Amino acid sequence: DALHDAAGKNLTEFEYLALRSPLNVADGHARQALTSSQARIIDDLPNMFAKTAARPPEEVELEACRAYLGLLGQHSHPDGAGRVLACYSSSVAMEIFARSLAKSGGSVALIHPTFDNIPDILRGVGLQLIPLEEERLHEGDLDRDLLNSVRCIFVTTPNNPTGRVLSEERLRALAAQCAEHDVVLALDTSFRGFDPRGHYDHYRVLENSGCRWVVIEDTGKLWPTLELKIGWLVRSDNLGLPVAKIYSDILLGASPLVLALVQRFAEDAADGGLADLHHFIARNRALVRQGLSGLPDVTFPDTDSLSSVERVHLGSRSALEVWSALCGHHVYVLPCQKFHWANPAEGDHMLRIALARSVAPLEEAIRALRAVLTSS
Ligand SMILES: N=C(N)NC[C@@H](O)CC(=O)C(=O)O
Repeated sequence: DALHDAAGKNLTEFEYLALRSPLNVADGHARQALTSSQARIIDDLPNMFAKTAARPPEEVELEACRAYLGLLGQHSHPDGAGRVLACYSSSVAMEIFARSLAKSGGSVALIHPTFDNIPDILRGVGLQLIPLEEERLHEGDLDRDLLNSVRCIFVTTPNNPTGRVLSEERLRALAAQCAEHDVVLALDTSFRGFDPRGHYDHYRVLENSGCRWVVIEDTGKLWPTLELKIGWLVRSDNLGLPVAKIYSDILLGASPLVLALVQRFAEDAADGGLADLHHFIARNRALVRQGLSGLPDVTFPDTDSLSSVERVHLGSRSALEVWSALCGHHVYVLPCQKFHWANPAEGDHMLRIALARSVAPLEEAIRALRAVLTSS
């Protein structure tokens, strides 16, 4: 039955089911309406196409990278110098990094919980995984025996679905430990655009640490650009992995038109659009919490998350049963088992709601969720 085959799905397979519904609050991709200034950029696409076609691709790429990472406070990113590779998506960037790491095998300590395509990609190239509990990562230095047993520490920050951000001092301490133990530090910063606490200059901290590092940036979560996005794979000078070689196996380069679009959206964001987006997400988070308020045992574990997703704890209710009942209303949320990739039962009673949605479908989805929770 629905519950049985649901259990075998990964998170993205749950998200596929949601794509057909206007009440899709499952995936963390941006599906809210364009703002008027963003709509003007889209209207300008034909002109952008002609102008970009006439420009050298590396110039277009450099300007897009500077605009996007500059918007998010990443002023010390190594632009130029061949250490920034533009990919079709952050998952493509992650696959390339994983393959470059896997060539010499070994283990990766991966933050737990986190989005399951990360462990799936890492295991897919044959790497062994050790869960690194998010709480452990934030509370202080990692055990020496852990650092001596892995080749890489992989951290999603802000984490998905918790929204927890690695602070500057924790990043500095972690990078120092990685440098001391010759462990690669990999960051997936896909949700960083939503949280100013993640806008300190990570690249300055990483470069100063002397550790071997990789950062995967994702423009795809911020703006409703119909999956037109860039995943940047950024690496340290001393990484010592065949990232560029494996990149050449996968692609020659990302689309200059998509890069130009990212630049224009980043410039619009710098001109007030990012602050507006933060207010929009905060309002939608409040709408979800108010819409579900007063229901017995329903709580919100990530009290200070600013990310574009919100976890809901359902008390003793089964997330899969609630998910299944909602499908009957054409409403699609994300059950949280598979974020807990090392121990799925931890997510049995939690759902994740996407907040990067227009208000009307989000309100309708929350009304349906309230109805299901009231009758369960
Ligand atoms: N390559 C994959 N599987 N992409 C899905 C991913 O972007 C969704 C996501 O990250 C989220 O819903 O939080």
